[in-house]
Amino acid sequence: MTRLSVNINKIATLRNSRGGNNPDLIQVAKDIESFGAQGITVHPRPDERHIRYDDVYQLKEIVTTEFNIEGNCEEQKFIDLVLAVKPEQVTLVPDALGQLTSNHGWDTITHKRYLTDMIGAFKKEGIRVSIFVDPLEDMIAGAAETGTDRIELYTEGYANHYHQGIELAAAPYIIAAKKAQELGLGLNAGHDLDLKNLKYFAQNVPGLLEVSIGHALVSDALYYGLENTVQMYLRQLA
Ligand SMILES: CC(=O)[C@@H](O)[C@H](O)COP(=O)(O)O
Ligand SMILES: NCC(=O)COP(=O)(O)O
Repeated sequence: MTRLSVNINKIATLRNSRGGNNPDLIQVAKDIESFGAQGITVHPRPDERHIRYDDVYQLKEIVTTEFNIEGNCEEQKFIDLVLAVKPEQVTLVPDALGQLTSNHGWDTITHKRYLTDMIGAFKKEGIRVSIFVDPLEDMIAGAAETGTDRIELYTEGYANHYHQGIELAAAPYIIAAKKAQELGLGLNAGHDLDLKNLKYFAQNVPGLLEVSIGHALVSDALYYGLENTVQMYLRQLA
């Protein structure tokens, strides 16, 4: 079964918009877990426009499922944060400074040496490592050479194209997943997954261990309520 990790960045965006503590990010994380989600994901960015570095320390105290921290390991502040907090999983994402949202995976061939060193440093501390990659076989082969435990397939391409034909949109992800399996890599996926596109993806991409979903899930919660929404997503994965 594929596990659901809820990305709570957008809860923090709402809180930050008024400078107070409403909604209470910590309480929301606890509630999401009690509604059945199997993980909490955060993606702190250097400008702290949503998750703040301080939030991550507080979340570590209360998350009882899997805590996944995503971010760019080229920032020393991010490395220090992850090594101090020691989440169950770190997901390395090659975002540029000030980027609106993640928009590409690692070039695992060009950055192989660098990734190998970084991944080794996190694994030494007992932190499982996943790296964000596009669904390209050569990038997955490169990932396998870095020592990463898992890859996270960047799913924006699937989300953008599934309206035009779901089988065609999913095809590169199925090939990528098979390659990951062949090379012994665990498989996660995320970015723009939603209630319309998730079920087909989860049912057809082999070996999918975890999806992290934030933007669409928090948006859906405005209509359906948070508890109901988490359960609707879980049913897509059942
Ligand atoms: C790696 C990835 O796809 C997610 O982390 C996503 O980018 C969420 O980050 P934002 O909430 O900052 O858009
Ligand atoms: N890793 C992807 C993630 O955490 C959530 O992405 P999105 O659902 O906010 O696009």
